[in-house]
Amino acid sequence: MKRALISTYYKNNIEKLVSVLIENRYEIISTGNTAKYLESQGFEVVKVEDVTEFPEILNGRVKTLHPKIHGGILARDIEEDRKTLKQLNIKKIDFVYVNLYPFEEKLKENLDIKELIEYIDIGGPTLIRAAAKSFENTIILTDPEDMDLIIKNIEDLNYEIRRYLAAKAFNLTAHYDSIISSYFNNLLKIEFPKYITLPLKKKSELRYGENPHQKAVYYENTTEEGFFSNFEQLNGKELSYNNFKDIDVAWKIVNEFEEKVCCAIKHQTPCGVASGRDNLEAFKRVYECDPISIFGGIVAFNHKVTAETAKEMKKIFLEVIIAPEFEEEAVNILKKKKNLRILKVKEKPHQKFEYVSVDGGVLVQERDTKLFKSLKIVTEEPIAEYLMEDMIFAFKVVKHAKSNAIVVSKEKMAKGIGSGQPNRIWAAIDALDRAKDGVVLASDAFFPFNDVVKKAGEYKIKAIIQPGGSIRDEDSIKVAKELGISMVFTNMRHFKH
Ligand SMILES: NC(=O)c1ncn([C@@H]2O[C@H](COP(=O)(O)O)[C@@H](O)[C@H]2O)c1NC=O
Repeated sequence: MKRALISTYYKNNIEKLVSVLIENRYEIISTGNTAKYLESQGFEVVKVEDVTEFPEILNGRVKTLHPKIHGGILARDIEEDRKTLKQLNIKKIDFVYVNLYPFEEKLKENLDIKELIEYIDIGGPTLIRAAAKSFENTIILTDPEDMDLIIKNIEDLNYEIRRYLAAKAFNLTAHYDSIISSYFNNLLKIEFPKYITLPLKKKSELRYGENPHQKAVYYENTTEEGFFSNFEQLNGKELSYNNFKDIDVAWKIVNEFEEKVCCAIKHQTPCGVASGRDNLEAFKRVYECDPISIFGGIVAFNHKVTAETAKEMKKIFLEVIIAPEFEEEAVNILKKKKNLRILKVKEKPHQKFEYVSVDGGVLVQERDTKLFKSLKIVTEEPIAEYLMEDMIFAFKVVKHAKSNAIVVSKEKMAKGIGSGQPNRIWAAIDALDRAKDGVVLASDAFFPFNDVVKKAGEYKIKAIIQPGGSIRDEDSIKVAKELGISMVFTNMRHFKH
């Protein structure tokens, strides 16, 4: 007779599996409460305690951690092991099904460490890892989704199936431990641990990656809150790979501002950002900033979308609209476009670190959550308040544009955004030329030469905001003074590659 060890935290849905095992002449061995549950369902069960001849102790901390169990799982199908089992009166275990203590769920309940550690399953992962190592001899089931595979193939659980289930088992225990590890790292504020074991779980299969010939999947961090883990999609197709990336940028931009702001994103860079007295005005000014690039773009708001703005937006082709709130009528209007994705996003960005892959590794850095170190006027003082506000607005926008980036703005509306250029002067020419009548200019990094200031003079720019810090700062300051342009240093660079 074969033997199956069943030890599960959640007992539901095990009856069918147990019935099939019994029909196929397996003896069922179970831990305390699983055994009780199965008995209550009318199954005949042998208690682990009767196998080990040792009670479960320390409030369940030790139940299956015993040579009579692990010897039965880990023994190989070789003479030497058979002899050992016989000598020590250990019976082989052919099948193991475990589901683990719900550490992840309990983590979300904010228990204190004393209570929480009791949800770190020790015996369960040990059973799983032992059976997975011994997959040729012991079948290991961990994922309820694989139950049908077992049931269908119960008479011939071949090598491929066993090995596949072992791979799933090690994948699960690695994930389980990654959750525990990240809990301790967070608790101890260990920001850059020796090993990164992010608890990431497959959330959605994406239609494709950046291009149709690239496969892609979205993995969600199951222990950290983020706006992607908590949004409501009110309409439209499922999100694409590029949507995810653009939404991420769009939402971070609008959350940079206190005032009512709208922004449009194309290919991860803003093509329009503007404030408005109301929702409609903010959108209209974004559209005005670049009526060409917004086509097929992502539009985000940091405030409620009204029906009248929805009517305007409906006139153009957009991929995604994101906002914390929508008027009911606005949703009805936008829903007429059945593919348009409408996202009600509840969370503010709170991701602390960013991860970027390079061939063979991952770069980890803190997210850029700051704006400036100090605001130092380096030309004649004072600077009119409206110019100062406009400069800070433009600096917030340029922070999120791809480097090299220059933003030219007027009355809190980005009129020209030059971004992603390999040198600063091209970005400046782009921004100034598009803006035509901009008033302030913001740069994401310092000016290595005075050429940007000279160009700004040609376009009648009144004030420039930039980090400063170049060895030729004095050249730029001198030209600014000659042209009557005010200049402010922020002492903080915002490259975005
Ligand atoms: N301590 C042990 O030896 C041990 N062996 C199995 N478990 C876990 O105990 C749970 C089942 O226990 P019960 O059948 O008593 O409800 C399962 O989630 C299983 O993963 C154990 N518990 C924790 O480590």
